[in-house]
Amino acid sequence: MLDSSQLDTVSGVSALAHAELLSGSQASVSIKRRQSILFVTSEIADYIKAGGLGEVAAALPRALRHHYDVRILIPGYRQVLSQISDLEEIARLPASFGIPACGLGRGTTQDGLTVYVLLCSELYDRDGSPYVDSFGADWSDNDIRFARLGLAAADIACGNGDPLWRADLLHLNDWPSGLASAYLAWRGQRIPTILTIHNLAYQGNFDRGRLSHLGIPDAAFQINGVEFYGKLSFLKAGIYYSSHITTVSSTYAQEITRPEFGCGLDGLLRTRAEEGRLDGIINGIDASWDPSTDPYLVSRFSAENFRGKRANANTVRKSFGLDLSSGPLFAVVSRLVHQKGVDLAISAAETIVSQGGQIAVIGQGEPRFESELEALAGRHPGSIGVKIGYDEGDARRMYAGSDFLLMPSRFEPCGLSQMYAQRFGSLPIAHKTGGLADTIEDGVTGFLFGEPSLNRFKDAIRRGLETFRSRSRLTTMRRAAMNRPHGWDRSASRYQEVYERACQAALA
Ligand SMILES: Nc1ncnc2c1ncn2[C@@H]1O[C@H](COP(=O)(O)OP(=O)(O)O[C@H]2O[C@H](CO)[C@@H](O)[C@H](O)[C@H]2O)[C@@H](O)[C@H]1O
Repeated sequence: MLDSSQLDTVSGVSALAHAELLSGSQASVSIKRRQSILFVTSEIADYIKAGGLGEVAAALPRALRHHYDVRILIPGYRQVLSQISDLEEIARLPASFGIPACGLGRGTTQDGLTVYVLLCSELYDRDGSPYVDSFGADWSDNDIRFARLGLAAADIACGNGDPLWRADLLHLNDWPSGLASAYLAWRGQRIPTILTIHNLAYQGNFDRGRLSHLGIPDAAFQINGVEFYGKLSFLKAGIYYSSHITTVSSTYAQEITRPEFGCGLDGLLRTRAEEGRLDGIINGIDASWDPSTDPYLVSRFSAENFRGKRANANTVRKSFGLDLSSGPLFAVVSRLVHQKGVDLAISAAETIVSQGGQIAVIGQGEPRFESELEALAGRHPGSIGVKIGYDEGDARRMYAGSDFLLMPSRFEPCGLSQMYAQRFGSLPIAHKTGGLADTIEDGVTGFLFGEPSLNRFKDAIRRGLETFRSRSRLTTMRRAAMNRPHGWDRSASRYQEVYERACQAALA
């Protein structure tokens, strides 16, 4: 029997088939080719991560690799080039309109996943995040940078990249790869494409004057195409031209078909839903999120025995400048943006402190939230501690040490933090929206509130504080939260179903 790493080697020439031995009395040998999937992403946690997409891009292909020959395509940012040791240039992709030529590199992750990397230093080799410079401003050439990604995805999928490989299906993620399905459509290539929307609020909208630079036909600049209220929209292009759309929870899949959550795209998304081409598939969390093995924790624990939480709580208190206390510890681990309801958390903070609670916050994002949080901590020394920045170890110890996670997001496509918190025995207090509604059971594994208002949020916090005062209820809820399965298996099977449907539809 071949193991998965050998299979990857075999399918390195994916046009070849691999033999799958039928078991038992069946004497014949069936030849079945593993389908090849190109997973296109603008971030992957192995090398560079700006948010939840990076984590999903690292986990989902791995959950699918036993069934498919899945390969990743990512721009060659500085952080990617410096971390893939076996990267070699295997092809050149030509310039097209205003999109520069680039090299196509191929390398492997530490666990043997094939990664294609766009080698184009003028577009990608710079400091900063994938999307913004070190001052938080969008890169001014983001349209070209991500059109380069979409065009390369279309080329590689058709076999015009790696001479030994082509894709049976393209899996695109968010606006940065949205143009790939459009380029395929304009060339008449019928490769099935799935677009996963991780956040509808980020759309990649640009001036229509950019069309000719990006090789977009004028005829496509219309409502049935890439036009979005007078702008060119990469996300709309992806939604319009992809064979199938998924988003990262069932509730968000319904929400985005309504004007309140649809960010102007609800009409098109409603049509896709009616056509049976929009599905919600909840994200999972990977196996590293296990409090009994996590190397970042100062003391490990499990649902059977969570005494070790206390040592993590004390470490968090110390590192956030909080007083030693036996009261409830609340955590916020978040990008500091309007979506996440940071302002609600700031407004509710006094209520928590007045009831003997403490709050530790780690995050970075909009400067106004960063300074308001620092001012809040200044007003409550010993009770509220804030770190502006990003630190995975701190985040993991906060999930492990806290009693509650505050997540008053106004909208939340899926959310990962609430699943990490539950796994680590911290009860999320969250707005009942999107993936939060789908992954938290109110009063059982956390606390949900129905509308994103300060009063409703404070009510839910009060319910949390009451629970804290009853040891037995707290223990029951913690245990229920820690035992909730949030693994990738079920979600990976749902993606398989969608892939199959998209492939069958392409053959019809
Ligand atoms: N300062 C900090 N230090 C350390 N770790 C930090 C941190 N700030 C955030 N994190 C971590 O970053 C991740 C954020 O993931 P989320 O899914 O909550 O958000 P995001 O909005 O980026 O993702 C979008 O895409 C994902 C993936 O589909 C959807 O779940 C989500 O709803 C959607 O908004 C979490 O793992 C969190 O622990």
